[in-house]
Amino acid sequence: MRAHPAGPRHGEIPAAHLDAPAGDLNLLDRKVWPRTATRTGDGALAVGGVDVRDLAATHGTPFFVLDEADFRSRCQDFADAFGDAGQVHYAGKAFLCREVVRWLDQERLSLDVCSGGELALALSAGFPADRIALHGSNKSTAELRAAVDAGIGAVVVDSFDEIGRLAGIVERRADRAEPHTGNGGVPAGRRPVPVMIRVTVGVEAHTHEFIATAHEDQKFGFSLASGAATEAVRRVLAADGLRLVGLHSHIGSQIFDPAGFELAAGRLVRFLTEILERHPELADVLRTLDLGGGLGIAYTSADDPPPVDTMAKSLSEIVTRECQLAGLPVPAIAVEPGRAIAGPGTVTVYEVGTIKDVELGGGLARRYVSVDGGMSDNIRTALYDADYTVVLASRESSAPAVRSRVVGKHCESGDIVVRDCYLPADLAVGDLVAVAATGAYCYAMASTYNRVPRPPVLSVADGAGRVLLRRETYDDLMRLEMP
Ligand SMILES: Cc1ncc(COP(=O)(O)O)c(C=O)c1O
Ligand SMILES: N[C@@H](CCCC[NH3+])C(=O)O
Repeated sequence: MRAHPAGPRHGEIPAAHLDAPAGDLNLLDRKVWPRTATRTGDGALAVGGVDVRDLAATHGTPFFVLDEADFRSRCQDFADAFGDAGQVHYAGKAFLCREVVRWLDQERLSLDVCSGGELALALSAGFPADRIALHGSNKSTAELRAAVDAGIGAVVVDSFDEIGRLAGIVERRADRAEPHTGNGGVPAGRRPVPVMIRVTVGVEAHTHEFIATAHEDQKFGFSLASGAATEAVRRVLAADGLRLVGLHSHIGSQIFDPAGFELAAGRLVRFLTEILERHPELADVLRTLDLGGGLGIAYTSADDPPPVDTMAKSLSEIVTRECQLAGLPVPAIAVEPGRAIAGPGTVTVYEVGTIKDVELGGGLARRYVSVDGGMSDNIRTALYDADYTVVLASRESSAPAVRSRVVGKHCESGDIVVRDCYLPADLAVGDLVAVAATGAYCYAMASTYNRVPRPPVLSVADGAGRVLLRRETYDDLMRLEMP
């Protein structure tokens, strides 16, 4: 994704793409492709030891192929870097299905959900409720009730109205509670609900404006600057059924510069200090600073995200230093990576259809390569002007590179999958192409626009593939129709 505001503007071609047309188009840049991605002896792309041509032959195209080893290893990277898998909350909005929920549980991570649907999915896969946190800037009463009934690990509250409604739900539940049920003599219905407060820390994250979330003028959280966050603390503490266990900040997504996280961490610690000065009795309870998600990934060779352990180290140093200065015990640091875990390990494989060469004037030309998916399986290029890397996946080619644009099959000229790329001149109808790093926010944001069914998600590991989510059918699309 192009950085905002420093990156090239919409329609411009990033220098990295223009300057490097030749190179070896068959190479797989390690930071962009799944960790197990290789070329087979005859040049096809293989992931998890499985040739994508075999997957195409069995399942048709397009499809997402998820490298299980890559996903799990990134969970482990975060757990190692932050020293406690339980404080790493995978952000389910990036991509979630039951099997992924099971992997997260096996890796001992926690899970963030941001809707009743994600919560229901996680619970249906047997994920322990006490390792789930519920987010959302407009949670419905039904969603709050479902979270409370499940015995969720934390509700991250985001508005005064929500605090009031959540407190009301817990109160009514306590009234109904049996006096002698529950854990350790505490009736289940009377256990307070753990709550975190989402704080808007006023940081301008360097990312696309649509996915920056901690500046003042937006819908998320309680503003620190205006005093709303302080008032939120007061209201949570005044509610009998709520227990303030942490402060939360999420500054945005696809961020490379650690400065924003560091600033946010510093501001959150100072806010924690203020709260504990006023309420020293909270010292044993208000123990978590959740710094959210947002760590960026490489979509192209031009992207250089900081390693997870570097990021973890700098955040831990800041929090430790600020707490020591304030004479506070150092709280636990939680994080909520979505993209950085799910993104790099998945590839979308499409079949090439129509190929059109278009004259641009001044001797320039561009080849439009149409594929059998598009904005319905990857809206990110249209929505955020995101950049992607694409390669010929069904064979090798030594043909010269042609300046190309990969477009979808939808009825929109903005239906672009890869805006600027180079593909071999001998690319032909029926070839397979693979787009890298599509694991986060592609399937999760997929639609059935133009009544195009959503592709399947296949996972691969140790030379075998299986279906995690099957391909949607026309019958599926018509299931909501009234007779
Ligand atoms: C509250 C919260 N946590 C975590 C995430 C995950 O972000 P990312 O996928 O960039 O790591 C998001 C999405 O931006 C979010 O809104
Ligand atoms: N959906 C966005 C990121 C927003 C994450 C949710 N707060 C993306 O595709 O990059």
